Amino acid sequence: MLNDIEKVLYSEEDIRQKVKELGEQLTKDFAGRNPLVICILKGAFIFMSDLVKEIKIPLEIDFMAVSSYGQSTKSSGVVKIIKDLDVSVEGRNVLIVEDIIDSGLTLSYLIDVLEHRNAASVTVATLFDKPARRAVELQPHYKGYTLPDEFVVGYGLDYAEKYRNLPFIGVLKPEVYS
Ligand SMILES: O=P(O)(O)OC[C@H]1O[C@H](OP(=O)(O)OP(=O)(O)O)[C@H](O)[C@@H]1O
Ligand code: HPA
Ligand SMILES: [Mg+2]
Repeated sequence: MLNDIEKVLYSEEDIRQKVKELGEQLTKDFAGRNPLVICILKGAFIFMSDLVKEIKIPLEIDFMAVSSYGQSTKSSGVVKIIKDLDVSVEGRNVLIVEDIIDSGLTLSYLIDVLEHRNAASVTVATLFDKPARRAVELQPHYKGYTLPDEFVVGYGLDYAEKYRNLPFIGVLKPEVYS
């Protein structure tokens, strides 16, 4: 598995520190608002579990599974909801937790869905942002790192469902997917 990685962009320790900083900021900004923190599966599962431990106020969590990449390194452009939320977002301060914003298609679709369901507010926290590939206008409220235009894996992110368990974020060797 490690042989397929061209370079490590951020180590496990780098990410730990960044997640702690994001958590401190969110703790201040969401104090008294009982946020509903929504993990976008599968990619965000590791970031979500590390992040909520660093948000030191009462909150609730829920999960939504969506997919648009499948076995490819390019978005299909069609966002499919595979698992919906268990609770209503009506009147709630929602914090969406994403691993990465790339084309932005997944998030712009989700924000639309949650606003139509009458959330009181919709805020986005992403660990990684790849603005070079944006197909729609979209800016996260909170972000960890800006990434170059390369396909990355690890810390929850996959290629064809593999590499999610790497503890760091790295660039996949192009020969693995081409
Ligand atoms: O900004 P975009 O171009 O829409 O890309 C970002 C989305 O793509 C990935 O999910 P994917 O569809 O691969 O599902 P997964 O989380 O199960 O890997 C990632 O986890 C984000 O949700
Ligand atoms: O660079 C990426 N890696 C893994 N999954 C992704 N989904 C969007 N962009 C990426
Ligand atoms: Mg994926």
